[in-house]
Amino acid sequence: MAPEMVARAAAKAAGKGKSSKAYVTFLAGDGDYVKGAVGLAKGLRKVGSAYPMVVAVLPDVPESHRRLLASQGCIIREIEPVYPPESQTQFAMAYYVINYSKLRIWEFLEYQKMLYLDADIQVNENIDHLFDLPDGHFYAVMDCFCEKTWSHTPQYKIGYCQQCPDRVAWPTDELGPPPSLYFNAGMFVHEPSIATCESLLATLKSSPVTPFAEQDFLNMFFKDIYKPIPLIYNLVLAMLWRHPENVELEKVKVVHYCAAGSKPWRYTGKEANMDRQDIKMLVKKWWDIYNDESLDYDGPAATEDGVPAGAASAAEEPILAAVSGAADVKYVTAPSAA
Ligand SMILES: O=c1ccn([C@@H]2O[C@H](COP(=O)(O)OP(=O)(O)O[C@H]3O[C@H](CO)[C@H](O)[C@H](O)[C@H]3O)[C@@H](O)[C@H]2O)c(=O)[nH]1
Ligand SMILES: O[C@H]1[C@H](O)[C@@H](O)[C@H](O)[C@@H](O)[C@H]1O
Ligand SMILES: [Mn+2]
Repeated sequence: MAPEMVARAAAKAAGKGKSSKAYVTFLAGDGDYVKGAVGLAKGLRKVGSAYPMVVAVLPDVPESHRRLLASQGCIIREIEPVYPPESQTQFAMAYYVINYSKLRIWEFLEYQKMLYLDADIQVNENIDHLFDLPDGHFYAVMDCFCEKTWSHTPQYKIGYCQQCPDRVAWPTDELGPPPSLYFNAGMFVHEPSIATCESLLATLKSSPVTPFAEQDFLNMFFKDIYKPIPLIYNLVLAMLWRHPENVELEKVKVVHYCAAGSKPWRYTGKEANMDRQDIKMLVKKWWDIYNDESLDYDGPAATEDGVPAGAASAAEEPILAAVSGAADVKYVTAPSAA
């Protein structure tokens, strides 16, 4: 084991310091995304995650939703909204504007590393090993450009997608060099840091506001340190019908219910591509976790500073066990766009 790991584990075992790794999700408003966050907390428990789940809540999240999440073992952290610069931009979805507030999670300095998951994500398997990826990079899964939400982009217009870069060659003569690899910002590994946070917020002030809001912004900001990880860590559902040859569903560890009509708590099956066996199976899987009372949190309530008692000690084991696990994740080799 690396000496710093030993030191960290020993400090924690002695009860000093707080858990330095955590999952984090983001919650805004008084709508039904709280169900997603509850489902995610239960899903993480089901797969035996050793790290706590923080919920970064905007001020408009009602007290009753905060209590519900705390009763599910979540650590509630209120964040201040982040507003993008004034602009006339049309977002791909109107509510994407609130997602700039996600940048506040870089302020959570009590954590050395965090794994961000959208509230419309569920885990099929334990992914704690992602915390042990080497520092200094931004890890996330490559997005797909084939859905209508991308219709504003040159990629969509010419039928180019980084998931199958050979289908349509990038027309360098007309459009210049191919775009950098682009990640979906529903799942990523990041290291909180005040310097990074300040730089993110300062850069945002002079950045254009674009259709995918903070997702476009994060892609721009982290493009030099972005490392793609395999799509099993964030299955964007459209991959199932756009690039089925790339998906081995039984290996998928993280499912992102982001396709239009796929949020399990709103699912009707009527929207395009929703009347499929694989989607129905995944929606059922989400509900099975959400409804499973044996997965309800029964530990001690969160303490005043938001740390659930026992979370720090629970976090020790993976640190001790991490030594060999971390290296297991293979990066995706960047496909050539040419
Ligand atoms: O009313 C809302 C809307 C959104 N959210 C939070 O914001 C996240 C993002 O919203 P969606 O999951 O509905 O968005 P998509 O997955 O379609 O969007 C994708 O693009 C967005 C662009 O802003 C973000 O980057 C997002 O993380 C990424 O997955 C939600 O999961 C949830 O955590 C709320 O809490 N309440
Ligand atoms: O983040 C967005 C969102 O999840 C959309 O639903 C999807 O079509 C896009 O590919 C993705 O970039
Ligand atoms: Mn999402």
